[in-house]
Amino acid sequence: MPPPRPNLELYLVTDSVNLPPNSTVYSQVEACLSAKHPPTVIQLREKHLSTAKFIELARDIYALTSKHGVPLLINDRVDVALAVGCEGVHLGWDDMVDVPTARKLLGPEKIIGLSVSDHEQLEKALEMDPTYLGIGPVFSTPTKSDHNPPLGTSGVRSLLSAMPSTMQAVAIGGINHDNVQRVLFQSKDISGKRLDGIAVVSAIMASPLPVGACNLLHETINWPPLFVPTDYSIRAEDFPIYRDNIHKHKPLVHHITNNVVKSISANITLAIGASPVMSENPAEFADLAALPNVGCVLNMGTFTGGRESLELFLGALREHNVRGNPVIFDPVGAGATNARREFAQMIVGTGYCTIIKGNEGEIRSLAGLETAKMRGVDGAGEGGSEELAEIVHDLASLENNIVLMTGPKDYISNGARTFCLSNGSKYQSRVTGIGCALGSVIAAFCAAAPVDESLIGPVISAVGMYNIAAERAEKLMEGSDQPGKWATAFVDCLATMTMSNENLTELIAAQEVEELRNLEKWGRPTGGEGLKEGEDLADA
Ligand SMILES: Cc1ncc(COP(=O)(O)OP(=O)(O)O)c(N)n1
Ligand SMILES: Cc1nc(C(=O)O)sc1CCOP(=O)(O)O
Repeated sequence: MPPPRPNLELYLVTDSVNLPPNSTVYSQVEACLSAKHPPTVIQLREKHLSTAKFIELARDIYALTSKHGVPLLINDRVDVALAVGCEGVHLGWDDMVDVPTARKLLGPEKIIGLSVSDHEQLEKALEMDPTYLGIGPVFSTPTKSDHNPPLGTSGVRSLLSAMPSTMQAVAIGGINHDNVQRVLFQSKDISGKRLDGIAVVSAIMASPLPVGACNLLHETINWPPLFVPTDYSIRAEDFPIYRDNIHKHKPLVHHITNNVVKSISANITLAIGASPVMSENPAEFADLAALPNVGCVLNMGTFTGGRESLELFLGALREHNVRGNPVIFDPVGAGATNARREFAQMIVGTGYCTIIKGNEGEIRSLAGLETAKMRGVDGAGEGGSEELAEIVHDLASLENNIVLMTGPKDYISNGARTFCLSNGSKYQSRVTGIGCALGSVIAAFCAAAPVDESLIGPVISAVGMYNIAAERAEKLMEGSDQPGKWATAFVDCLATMTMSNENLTELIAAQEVEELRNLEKWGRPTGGEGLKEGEDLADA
């Protein structure tokens, strides 16, 4: 008879090292089992007990878990599991006994879990047919000092997608109630293969309120995902609403951006009615992220590489993710050098980037595609419209976020729908910082939008407004070639486009409606020609 398929949703691994004052492993487990939503599996993990003491504790804990119908697994020690008669074991690669031997010793009905940290281990693990796999660490964690390099959610996803759909898996390492939803959501692979649950140590064992910790984790795991890609229809009348939201809410845009573009980004943020903050001081990230209507721009244009810049970017990402603030990641130059590509992948794999914005080379690089055509940080390739739309669509559905590829045409997708915008001016690529500062405008539009709304509308509106302002500024040049003058005119045009002057609003709305109809051609098919209902450009 095959072993049962355990419910791995909330998997507690015990730890006797970081317990809160006046508690023991036994008292923490006892408390957890009395919770409204207790762990669905418990693993007893003891690294320093003698065999006799380990068996004694395991017997006591097993008396508790069996009363509540929660399976108990023993970490590393098949002998202890045999002595106690509990439901199974969890094994690593350095343990005395491997999975086939444990299966022989324990019999076909026991649960045998196995850790995996990379594809090589996964390949070997699948040959041994364990009951489930423990993938980790997702994030760096002090609980296991000898852990392997962190996988990030993209690493977990990559392992999940190489597993048969029937293999059960949990993720472990640095997971807590702040990041659990993101871990579950972002690790889902494109075919829909997802984690069966998450395993935690300190989020419960180190908590002075273990019952609350269990219930909160259960609720967070089962809460509807924060970032649902919706079948959003773009409507012309939404555009002025998004723009007016900026005046109502005066969003703050926290920038960690490159030195070349700081000034223009701040001026453009101010021009649209939002407030810029250029803070690279980690001590203020939590406070900034806690303010209302905040968006964050992470632009790696002049990153210095190394641990310090990674910590800076990841620190800001973490604080804004915890608050659910929109984060716009601009992987500048990600297609130009390996160091930049690796850095960008680390950011995307470690946190949730609500919007990834880049040129063709940068987006290709993040999508793991050939970037040979790219030169320097501002280089772009020559992909055809349909190919570019497909790349943007695929990356957005893989990351469960919004992807914007900028260029002569801008492609925007949330993985469910894909849009193409054609406005803009030749000057946008001739003045440094204009491309980067679009991230500030998008951040402001998203931070001012209602929290429960899909952000594809605000993103499209921000890009549309930016490009139309660029066109207007170009018209003011009356044919003369003056990039410097254009830049000033562009900032002025952006400022006037956001003024609440009724006549002006009407004038602007006329142009925007025209542009949004253009969008509808791509996003919302109207019949015989073009796309079918429910189909997006990438499918056509
Ligand atoms: C659910 C789960 N996944 C992974 C591990 C790690 O096990 P291992 O590699 O044996 O490392 P130690 O726990 O022995 O330090 C786990 N225990 N549980
Ligand atoms: C026991 C364990 N195994 C890991 C792995 O990577 O296999 S990480 C880990 C510790 C997880 O502790 P916390 O939830 O406190 O971060």
